[in-house]
Amino acid sequence: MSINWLRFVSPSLKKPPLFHLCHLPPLSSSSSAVVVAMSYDKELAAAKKAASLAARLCQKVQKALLQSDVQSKNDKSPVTVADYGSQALVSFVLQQEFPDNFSLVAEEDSKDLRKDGGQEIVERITKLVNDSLTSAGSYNVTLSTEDVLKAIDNGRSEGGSQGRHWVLDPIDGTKGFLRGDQYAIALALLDGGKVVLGVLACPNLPLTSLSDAGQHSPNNKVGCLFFAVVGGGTYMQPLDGSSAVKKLGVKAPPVRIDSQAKYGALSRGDGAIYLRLPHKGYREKIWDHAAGCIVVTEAGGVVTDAAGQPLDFSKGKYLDLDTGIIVTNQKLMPLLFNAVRKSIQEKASSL
Ligand SMILES: Nc1ncnc2c1ncn2[C@@H]1O[C@H](COP(=O)(O)O)[C@@H](OP(=O)(O)O)[C@H]1O
Ligand SMILES: [Mg+2]
Ligand SMILES: [Mg+2]
Ligand SMILES: [Mg+2]
Repeated sequence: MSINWLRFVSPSLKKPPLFHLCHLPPLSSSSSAVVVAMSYDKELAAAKKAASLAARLCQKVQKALLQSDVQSKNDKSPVTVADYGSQALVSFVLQQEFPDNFSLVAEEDSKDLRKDGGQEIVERITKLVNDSLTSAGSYNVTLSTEDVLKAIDNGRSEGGSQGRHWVLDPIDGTKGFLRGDQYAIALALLDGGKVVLGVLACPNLPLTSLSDAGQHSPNNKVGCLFFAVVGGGTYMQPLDGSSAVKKLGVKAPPVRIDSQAKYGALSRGDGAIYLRLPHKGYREKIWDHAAGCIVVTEAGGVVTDAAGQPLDFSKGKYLDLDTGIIVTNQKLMPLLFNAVRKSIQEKASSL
């Protein structure tokens, strides 16, 4: 079997990261283990609702992005009114649905928005959030600017191995979002330090496979909602709320796409390998992988670090990783794992 080799390059505004895939025969599902799926029905419904609402807000902003909508964070990475609006919306919806037991670990905070001169942008975010709630006919409330800032800051939980914590990346792939390309709203639930539920809303991802020739045909609708609950498999449905829920399975041309849309694409067999080898010293955050990880594993895939260990989401905001992340199917994993170790060793001995 030949592997079309792959490489992950650091995110850049000009070019999405390389998501290099190869074609493989579908996996046979031979596992005879009986998994009793715990019910997370209410959590799943709320997560799908929150992510879909946030996706609509992001689509609206992406269509008419203003220069003033984009800010630069301390680490020089971009953040937009849509990142903040999406986080405020998801945080607000989840808090309404689970008022007694609410903890959220999310990427953004309101620090920069509260600085002098931030008022105008906060008002713009507040309007976006209120318009989204109104057009969805949800909750019958109008949030003040302070409500919106508080909703954003409710994402300041540290997570950990005890109890339940929601994990949110309000826009994963902000650089892709700014380019008009792929991005995802990635929401997951940790229970006892394990990811038990994940939802990935990918507003620009075609409903049919990325490797299909018809990718650019006008009939290929975009907007996918992937979701998975532990032990229950992975599903995809159109983001616009129309029916046609499809159960997915990992099976097997190189594609470049931003964000956790890569995990979604892999879960439906658009490709078979996603390797992420960030530069030394970069610390991966849980919101960049939690939802994507369960969407892939419930579709029959495997997600490990470069040492072959499962990702540990119980240590707070950061993933404590050996070198990088490998996402593939069970057949390819041993081969890929050996190749990755070999290449890391070669690199180390050449230094
Ligand atoms: N130097 C780096 N190496 C690896 N990942 C990085 C990085 N700088 C930022 N990221 C993360 O990569 C995410 C985007 O993933 P991808 O590169 O697969 O599109 C970003 O998420 P945000 O866009 O949510 O900030 C950010 O958290
Ligand atoms: Mg991210
Ligand atoms: Mg983000
Ligand atoms: Mg970011």
